[in-house]
This record gives sequence, C-alpha cells and structure tokens, in this order.
Amino acid sequence: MLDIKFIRENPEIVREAIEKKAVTLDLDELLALDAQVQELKRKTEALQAERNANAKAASKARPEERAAMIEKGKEIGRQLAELEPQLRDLEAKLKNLLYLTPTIPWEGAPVGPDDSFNVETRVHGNPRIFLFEPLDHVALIEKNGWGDFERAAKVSGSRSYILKGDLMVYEQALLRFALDRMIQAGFTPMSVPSLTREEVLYGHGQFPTARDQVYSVDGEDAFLAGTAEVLLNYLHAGEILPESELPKTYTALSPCFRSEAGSAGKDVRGLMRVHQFNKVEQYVLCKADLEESKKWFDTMLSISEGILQALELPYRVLEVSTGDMGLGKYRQVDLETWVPSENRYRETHSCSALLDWQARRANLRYRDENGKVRYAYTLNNTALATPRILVMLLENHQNDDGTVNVPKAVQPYFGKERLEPTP
Ligand SMILES: Nc1ncnc2c1ncn2[C@@H]1O[C@H](COS(=O)(=O)NC(=O)[C@@H](N)CO)[C@@H](O)[C@H]1O
Repeated sequence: MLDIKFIRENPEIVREAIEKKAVTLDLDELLALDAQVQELKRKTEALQAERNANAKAASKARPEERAAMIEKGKEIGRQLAELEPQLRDLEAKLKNLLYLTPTIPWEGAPVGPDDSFNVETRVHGNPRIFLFEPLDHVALIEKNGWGDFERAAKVSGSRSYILKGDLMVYEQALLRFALDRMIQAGFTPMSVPSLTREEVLYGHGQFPTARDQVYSVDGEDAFLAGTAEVLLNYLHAGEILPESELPKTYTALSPCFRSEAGSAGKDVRGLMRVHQFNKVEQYVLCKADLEESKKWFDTMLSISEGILQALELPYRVLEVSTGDMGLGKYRQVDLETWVPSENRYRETHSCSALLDWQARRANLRYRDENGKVRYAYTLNNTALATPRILVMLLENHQNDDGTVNVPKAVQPYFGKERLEPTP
C-alpha cells in the first residue's frame, strides 16, 4: 500500500495509477476519509493535552478550586470516550482503502488493462521442428506409465496429479537442480511452511483482493499459501533491521496451494494448472533504493533465464502491462516457455519488483546509515515450478520412441540421460 502522505501530496499521480491498473478504488472517498481522520485526531489530541494540563493544575490547586477542576477533567474524559471509538472506526475504514492503493508502475510498463498488452522483449532459442508426430505431455505420460491422472482424481479430486517411476524422480531432480542454482547465486536456502495466517496474507498482498485463490482451514486462522513468497515476505515483519544486514536474499522450496477459482475450463488436462504444486522461489528484501531494486530484479531474472537455458528450452521474455501486473507491482517480467502441443509459449516464471508496497503492509523496516528508520523494498521471482515445467520438458525433449532426453545440466541430478518407461 502507498504512504498516505504521498497520496495527499500526489493525488493526480495516484489517480493515474488507479486508472492504469484498472483498480476499483474511489480516491476521493479515501482522501475525504483521511481528512476526517486528521480532523478527529486533532480534536482528541487537543482534548488529551487539555486533560493532562488540567490534571497537573488540579494537583497544585488550592482545595476550594480542586473540585471544579476534577469535574472539568471528568467532562473532558466523557468527550474523549465518545470521540476515540469514532476515530478508531474511521482509521480502520481508511486502512482498508489504503490496502487497495496501487504501486505507481515504472515508466517502461506497457499501459493496458490486461495481458494482451504485454510486450515480448526477447526470444531465446527456436521451437523444435519435429521429424515425427510429437505427442503431448499427457500422451507421453500415459504411453510410458509415468503418471496416473485417473487415480489422482479418485484420491484428490480435480486438478491433481500422480507421478510414477522416472518422472517422479525427474521432478525431484529438477527442484534440487534449481535450488542448487539459487544457492550458487548466494541466496540462503530455506524450507518454510505452507500453512500461514491471515495477517501474513495481508502483508503479502494476497488479501483482501485475491482471497478466493486461497484454501483455508475451517475455524482456524490457518490458510494454505499459494507461494513461499507469502511466508518469506513476513519473516522480518515488525523488526527493524540494520542496513548492514541488507539485502536479505532467500530461496525456498515449498508446496504451493491454489484454488484456481476463475480458471474453470482452462488447462483442465494434465500438469499445467493444478491445485498443489512445488516451487523453488526467489525472494529479496533490500534497501529502499531504485538502483538496488533494479540490480536484484535483473539478477533474479538472469538466474531464471539461466535455468531455462540449462533446461535447453525455447522461451520468451514479456514486459507485463499495467493492467496485468496487479496492484502492488512496480515492474513485472514473465518468462514464457514453448509448448509444442499448444504451438505457443506459456508462462513458467514471473519476476516482480514491488518497491515498499509489501513492506508497508508487512511492516518491513530497516535503520539506514543516517539512523533513519525506513520501509524496505521487496522483490520475488520463480526459480522453477513443477509440474508445469514438466509439460515443456517432456514435449520439447521427446524422442520418436516416446522416451524423453534429460538436459545435460540435470543429468547429474537425475542419474540417467533419458526417462524410460515405467516397467
Ligand atoms: N495452478 C498452478 N499449477 C501449476 N503451476 C503453477 C500454478 N500457478 C502458478 N504456477 C507456476 O508458478 C509460477 C509462479 O506463480 S506466480 O503466481 O506467477 N508468481 C509467484 O508465485 C511469485 N511468488 C514468483 O514465483 C508460475 O509462473 C507457474 O510456473
């Protein structure tokens, strides 16, 4: 969320961002509420000052004057008892609106309401020309006994999967390969829970606007996170870090859970869009400096491009539009990887810089060199998410006998050069 002082001083810049990001937020309502809160704060602070002054005077007053002063103090107390709950109520309303304020997008973001305005900035590698009729990933899995979608549906319901034999081992090999890439890049490896709490999801930005994407545990303050980013982002909530300890660079492998509400009919077959998947996440908490943010944005993006290149997959780089990047993003770049059976690229990585939008929600602060306490900047990116990447790996690296080659970089992790049928 944005700094209320920034909003007061730059209403037109905020209004333009609301427009560009197609956010449903009435800025005039927010500003009017803010003015009411300011007015009521002035009143209650003046009354509190008067009550304190009166109490001090009463303690020194002559006995015959004291009774009147004590009565005056009671009267002030009664006025405060009426105003203070009103102030708390208005402040809560204002905070709910502030949660909906959008980060001002960077000037290079394509302006448009949805992903059709995303701009392809680079393409790496060329889609393979097959000399035989290639199979899609579901057919490859069924031909080789590498999974069991029917029994997955029986035991887990829709949008689930079971991997078997070489493909199960391959998924684990890929996750470890990606984790090692992150460790080599200097990120601290973490395992974090997927079970999280409501305030952590508010701190991330998933709540309140995308609550329907999150599974909750009945009757408890317990939710299943859709990404390790949610928990990593709250690790330092409420702390004041010394600038010397920044940046915090974390990488986490965790199960991710998503209801995929609103995706009915999309990618219903196979591994592309499932309710539970695994992801190696990249997360950075750094000082509030645009150059520093850009450095880490570029670093994280190049790690992911390096991973896709090591997986020998054709991909493209997309600069994401203001309408598609979502409320908190300053900048977002997606990597999309080629899917032969769909004859198009599909998203496999999403790299985001959020400036202090998450830090204000999660209260992530540090003390800079001059001793000033400031909100940090946060960034995140995908290192690798399975099983979606298996769609691209199986289809792009298949042989005409239905076996699938393993990219050289992953062979040491998998132990073989090819995936073979499950006996
Ligand atoms: N329902 C899903 N099923 C399978 N893979 C998914 C699903 N949702 C997302 N992913 C994978 O997870 C990646 C990151 O998801 S994201 O929402 O775009 N971004 C994040 O979660 C950020 N924390 C960066 O990782 C996606 O690019 C995709 O590869």
